[in-house]
Amino acid sequence: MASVAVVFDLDGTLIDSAPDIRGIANTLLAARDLPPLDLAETVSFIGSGAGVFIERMRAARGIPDSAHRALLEEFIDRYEGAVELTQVYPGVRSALAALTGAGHPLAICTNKPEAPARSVLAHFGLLDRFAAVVGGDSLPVRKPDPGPLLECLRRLDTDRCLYVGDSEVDAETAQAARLPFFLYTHGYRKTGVTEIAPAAAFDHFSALPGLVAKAG
Ligand SMILES: O=C(O)COP(=O)(O)O
Ligand SMILES: [Mg+2]
Repeated sequence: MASVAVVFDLDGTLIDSAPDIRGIANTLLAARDLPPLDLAETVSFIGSGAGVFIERMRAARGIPDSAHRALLEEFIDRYEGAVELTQVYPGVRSALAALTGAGHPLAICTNKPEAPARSVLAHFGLLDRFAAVVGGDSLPVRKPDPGPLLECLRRLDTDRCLYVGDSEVDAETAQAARLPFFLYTHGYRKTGVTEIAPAAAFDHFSALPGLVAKAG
């Protein structure tokens, strides 16, 4: 029997990208003479895609709906190049290598738009590890709709899969797709691990290959 596929969320799971996202947001705000976002605020806006990020930023800075489209376009324009402040979480590279070595097909299911998701993975030399990358704008629906995760399974040609993520949105997505959810606890979640109730939780990527092996 083929090894179970492992599908990963991206922001707050494989990479700590909030400092770069904050950088783009603050460029947009500075151009409008508005005060910058701090890191905690930025993190709290991440997880439901670029459009929701801009909505939350507008609400926090009293920016009218009429500015939404221009802000989102500028945000997306800058997104692909925003990689300099991002870091891969500790142990990710060796965990991905170990999972690949053990025969697990890997994919990405993120609400980040697909182009910046691919560009940041390429920047870190990780893009080739993944047989599929589905972003927040790849399909007409995004997480927590199960569609993007099910699309990863379709592209991997399997029905055996685990989803690894950092947030409530990811847990909801896995549940909607009826797949086990593994939680990385050092990402951008808003609530406690018990509320999220994952099949497994880990605080360092060195633990992941063992957890996946146990799950089959
Ligand atoms: O772009 C976002 O809001 C979140 O991205 P994620 O799904 O990789 O956490
Ligand atoms: Mg995430």
